[in-house]
Amino acid sequence: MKKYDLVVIGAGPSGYAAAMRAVDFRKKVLLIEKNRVGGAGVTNGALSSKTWWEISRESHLLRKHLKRFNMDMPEVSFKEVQAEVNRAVEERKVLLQEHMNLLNSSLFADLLVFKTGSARLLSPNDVEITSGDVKERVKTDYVILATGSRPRKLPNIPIDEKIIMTSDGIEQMEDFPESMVILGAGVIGCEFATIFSGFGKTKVHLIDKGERILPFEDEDVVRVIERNMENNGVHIHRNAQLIRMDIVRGRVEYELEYDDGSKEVFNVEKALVSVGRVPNYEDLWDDNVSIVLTKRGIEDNDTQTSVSNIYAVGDITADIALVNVGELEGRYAVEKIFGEPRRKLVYENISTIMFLNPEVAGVGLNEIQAAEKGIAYKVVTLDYACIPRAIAKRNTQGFIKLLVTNDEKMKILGMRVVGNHASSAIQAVALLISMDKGIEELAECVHPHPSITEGIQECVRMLLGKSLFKPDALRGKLSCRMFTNGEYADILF
Ligand SMILES: Cc1cc2nc3c(=O)[nH]c(=O)nc-3n(C[C@H](O)[C@H](O)[C@H](O)COP(=O)(O)OP(=O)(O)OC[C@H]3O[C@@H](n4cnc5c(N)ncnc54)[C@H](O)[C@@H]3O)c2cc1C
Ligand SMILES: NC(=O)c1ccc[n+]([C@@H]2O[C@H](COP(=O)([O-])OP(=O)(O)OC[C@H]3O[C@@H](n4cnc5c(N)ncnc54)[C@H](O)[C@@H]3O)[C@@H](O)[C@H]2O)c1
Repeated sequence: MKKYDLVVIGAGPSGYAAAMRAVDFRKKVLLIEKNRVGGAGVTNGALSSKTWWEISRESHLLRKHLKRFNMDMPEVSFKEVQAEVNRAVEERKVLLQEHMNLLNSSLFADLLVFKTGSARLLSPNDVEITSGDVKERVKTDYVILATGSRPRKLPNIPIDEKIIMTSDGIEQMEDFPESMVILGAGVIGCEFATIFSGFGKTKVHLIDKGERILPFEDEDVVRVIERNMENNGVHIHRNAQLIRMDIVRGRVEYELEYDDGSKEVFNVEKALVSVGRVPNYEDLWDDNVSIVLTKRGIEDNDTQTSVSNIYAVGDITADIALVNVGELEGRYAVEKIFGEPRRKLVYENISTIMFLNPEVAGVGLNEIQAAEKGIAYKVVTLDYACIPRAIAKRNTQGFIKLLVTNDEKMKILGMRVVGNHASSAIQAVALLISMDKGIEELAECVHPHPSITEGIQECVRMLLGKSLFKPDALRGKLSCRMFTNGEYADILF
């Protein structure tokens, strides 16, 4: 029987990153994947949906610009967009696969073995791999579980992945639907609402059980996104409970009940159910492997499960479900097994982007989270209208918001940027948070001009009372306040 130092189950972003880090330690690694290399990081997930988003955004902008010149937009073909997305997915998968093949003729020869099949733990040190009718057993010192997650389904909603779909089926449609309802106004729901409304071919309905979409995000951020969605024809059903969703004569019929008790029935062509994801751990180990589970996933102590040689990383755990977090955990687990991680595993400074209209980038705490933690903070906001780069782009919609501790040190707690180039603007702040630095560094360094990061510098200077524009003079575009005991107060210098 073959023996490995480490077996990694699942070759999504977390498992792939773990396997590659183990190779750095010159360990013999077996990486097992039952389906597609790259997992949801590539297919029916992060990369594919972002390719849809990019093309939708371009077509939306093109339509807007052509209108300016009184010109008609040419037809956008669903099949062509789909083919482009498939090319992007293929490109990434081939790269991941080829890289593994080429490792064997590199410095790292004979360390990594990749097998296609479904893996299962027979004991903490024995793994069974099933590929078709063939079963194979291998021995290992350590195991990393990186089997990811799948869309959560709701009882009584007949998901067939053709008419009522999850994110696993939505990209395989035949054409743009004339109408579509999206259940769940979280990240996936809002991103697909943005994508389909952006192409201008689908009337999108978005069911939100609360007062506003993206319930975990600050109100000022959500306001911009909601306004753009509605201007783009999205019908947001607020405070709406879904009573039923059925397939009737090849279309979707759904009934909602509102807070006031009234009910309404709608009929649309397709539906997307995006109400969260659930971890993949069913049938992953035998009864004699006693890994402790919680409702949300595997309980882990900094990636180590209750069985000491078995680790869990990525979406299978109860932590944040993102590609960058999965990769971080995968690398960390390997360092913990074979070495000594140089840094603690912390989630506070994770950078995120939500691909909406416009994009929303974030790092660290938002105001909701700071208030929940009972942290008193200072908060500055700056409208994109004050940033030359945004003016040059002829699109000043958006703002920057920076939170710092309400003390002399003014340590950065978090930031949100809503608008063009939002994602590239947050990196400097992410770095400062991870270095536990204050804001002076940002105030003094010379940023390129014109750039969105100059807006961040201006926010910092506002906090130090030395900004170019004075918040008291440009009210509505700038604000510099502190939040204590549930109330805002202007900071005056
Ligand atoms: C529509 C969508 C959009 C997203 N957009 C973003 C984004 O913009 N940014 C971002 O950071 N994140 C995004 N995510 C989240 C991101 O895709 C996941 O957090 C990430 O893929 C998790 O990586 P993972 O390796 O833990 O799991 P997965 O990517 O799910 O990979 C797990 C792999 O394990 C394999 N596997 C499962 N069981 C077994 C078994 N028994 N044996 C062998 N192999 C097995 C699976 O086939 C799969 O390939 C998105 C997700 C979705 C669904
Ligand atoms: N840009 C990104 O980084 C990105 C993009 C897509 C997905 N993701 C990851 O994928 C994860 C899953 O995304 P998601 O959108 O499925 O989950 P989510 O947790 O973000 O959103 C689910 C939404 O569904 C709502 N909901 C739950 N049950 C419902 C019900 N019965 N009826 C109506 N609404 C209901 C919730 O209130 C919530 O708003 C995200 O948490 C994120 O980690 C990240």
